[in-house]
Amino acid sequence: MIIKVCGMAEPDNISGLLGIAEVNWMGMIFYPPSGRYVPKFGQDAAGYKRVSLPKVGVFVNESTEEILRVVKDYGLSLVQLHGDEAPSQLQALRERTKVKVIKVFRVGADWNWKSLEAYKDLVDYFLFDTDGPSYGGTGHQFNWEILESYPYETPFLLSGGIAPKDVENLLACYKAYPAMVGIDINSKFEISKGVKDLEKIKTFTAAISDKAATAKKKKTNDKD
Ligand SMILES: O=C(O)c1ccccc1NCC(=O)[C@H](O)[C@H](O)COP(=O)(O)O
Repeated sequence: MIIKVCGMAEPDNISGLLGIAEVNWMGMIFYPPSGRYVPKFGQDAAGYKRVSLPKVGVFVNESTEEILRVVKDYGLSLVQLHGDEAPSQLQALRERTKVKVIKVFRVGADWNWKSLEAYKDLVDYFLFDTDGPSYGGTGHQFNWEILESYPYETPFLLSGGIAPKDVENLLACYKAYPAMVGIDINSKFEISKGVKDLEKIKTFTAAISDKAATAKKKKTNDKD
């Protein structure tokens, strides 16, 4: 199971995260209104670029030129488009960079899978988050049962208000939904905006990774 810890920003906190072996990706917010906006934390891009963990840059309705600049300056491996980006922008990114692309959909009351149709051949992953008044980091969960009717094979990550208490529910989803490949955690593991509680992350990731490995074996056997 891919474990992405999003909203990392503070350099010492990032160094601590590197010691947690189960964490696969680190998410960094490049959306100026967010309290987790990376450039606000004072370190220059080169310092972040040296971080060895694969870095996911999170953008909201940002221009392609600016995304490409940040990819280069910060050494990003993936970009996460968290706003209302058009398929044409994903196409442009595909043509101009090799970084992987995650397109986010915010699931709300009037949810319809049809919104994904135009994106499914342009992304490496979808990420499902909770709809709300702000673009992300809301700390709220949507009804995960909606994922039962996911109609595509494109791999996806589950996100939105995931908390330490959710280990068993997440494992149940991971087993039940063939295209689910990972999870994304953020505000429920925070000390303050952009600074994570590393002990909480350590305990949670140890618990979930162990059981997810068994679940994955079962998933593969079920497919064969
Ligand atoms: O975290 C933010 O401040 C943020 C702001 C604008 C767009 C996206 C943002 N976060 C992106 C993420 O991938 C979060 O992990 C995701 O929204 C879930 O957050 P949470 O509900 O706090 O677990």
